[in-house]
Amino acid sequence: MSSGLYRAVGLMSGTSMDGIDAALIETDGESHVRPLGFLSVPYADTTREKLRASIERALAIEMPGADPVIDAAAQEITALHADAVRALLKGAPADVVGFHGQTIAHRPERGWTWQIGDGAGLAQTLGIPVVADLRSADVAAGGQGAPLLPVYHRALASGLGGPVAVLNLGGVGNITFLGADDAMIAFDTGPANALIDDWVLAARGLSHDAGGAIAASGVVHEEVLARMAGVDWFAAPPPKSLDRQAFSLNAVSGLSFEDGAATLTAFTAETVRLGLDHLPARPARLLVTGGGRHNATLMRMLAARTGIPADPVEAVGWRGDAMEAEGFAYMAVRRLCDLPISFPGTTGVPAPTVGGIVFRS
Ligand SMILES: Nc1ncnc2c1ncn2[C@@H]1O[C@H](COP(=O)(O)OP(=O)(O)OP(=O)(O)O)[C@@H](O)[C@H]1O
Ligand SMILES: CC(=O)N[C@H]1[C@@H]2OC[C@@H](O2)[C@@H](O)[C@@H]1O[C@H](C)C(=O)O
Repeated sequence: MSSGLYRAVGLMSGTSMDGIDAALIETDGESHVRPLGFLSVPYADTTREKLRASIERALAIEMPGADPVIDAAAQEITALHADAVRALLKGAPADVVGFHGQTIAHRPERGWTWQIGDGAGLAQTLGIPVVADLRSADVAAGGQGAPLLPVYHRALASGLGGPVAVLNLGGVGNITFLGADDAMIAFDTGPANALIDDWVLAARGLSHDAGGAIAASGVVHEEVLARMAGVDWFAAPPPKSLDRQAFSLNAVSGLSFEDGAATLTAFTAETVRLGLDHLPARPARLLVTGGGRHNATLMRMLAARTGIPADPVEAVGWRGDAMEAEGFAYMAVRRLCDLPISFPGTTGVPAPTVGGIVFRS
């Protein structure tokens, strides 16, 4: 570190459980952000299976605690995260690592959110300070614990001017609205790719609907979609956040493979349309990040249903695949600088809140 600038690594393994994203940035935790490197390491199918088993067990648990299956998965992914950092740094130094961990259950209404991964162990293994458990302080203070990325969206957008809307289409979707005065409004919009992934996995053993080709060959069943979108959660105002498992495939279970994919993809677009009603103003365009921006059918349906042009964040020079990992690097530096990462407008926390636990090496 020199003159308030940190070399920070960020590690994210999102709700789609596709693997680990690792990014290296130089930042002061405020407006200076310089990307230095990025890599993705896919999870092996066996790891993903262990994570799915952990999620199933976590769903049945009243409070996070020791569990042999979950603890083993946590140790396995911690070792994989250490490998990812070594591959990213290739021996170069870093001042801090922001370690999100794998969300296996998210229950802010019960006062907890659970990201597995051993922050202390990672710091020991790497010999670099690690900031982990970034969501719990927010939940303990009465926030939703998510979304956290808005503070990083604000840093990136500072050069753009004007209201900006950033839509993340990951396993779960979320939107950040940055007003002209830099005020942030953010919330989860609904399942983005999670249900589509679950559908194609269950029917054909596929990890996702590549390019949206399956959805493009099916027909949207509007009455089924209306039933799915009619639940109170979508009409409820923010703050709000979602567990990956909050919605099921029940409503589409009688549809053909292609029609199910089409209906679920349209449902994701519809949830974004419903979310826009909760923003203080209608954005002129949607800057789309997350893996869903690679789904051409979803992008087309999004623009059609919202009536707003939807462009990948690359249109403004951001790195869509790296953004979440970069964001957790940025948040780790903010933790070291005692700067807040969540706000009343983003998670509903009563006051701006510093998040994360620092594990020294
Ligand atoms: N080429 C593609 N075509 C269609 N869908 C894709 C493509 N590439 C990625 N996706 C979708 O994007 C998902 C991964 O997105 P992303 O990596 O942003 O999610 P995540 O970070 O795990 O989730 P979250 O943001 O909810 O934590 C995949 O599971 C898949 O559904
Ligand atoms: C509890 C949890 O892990 N939530 C994730 C998830 O994936 C997308 C959406 O739901 C978002 O709220 C959050 O992740 C991003 C990185 C965030 O906090 O901004």
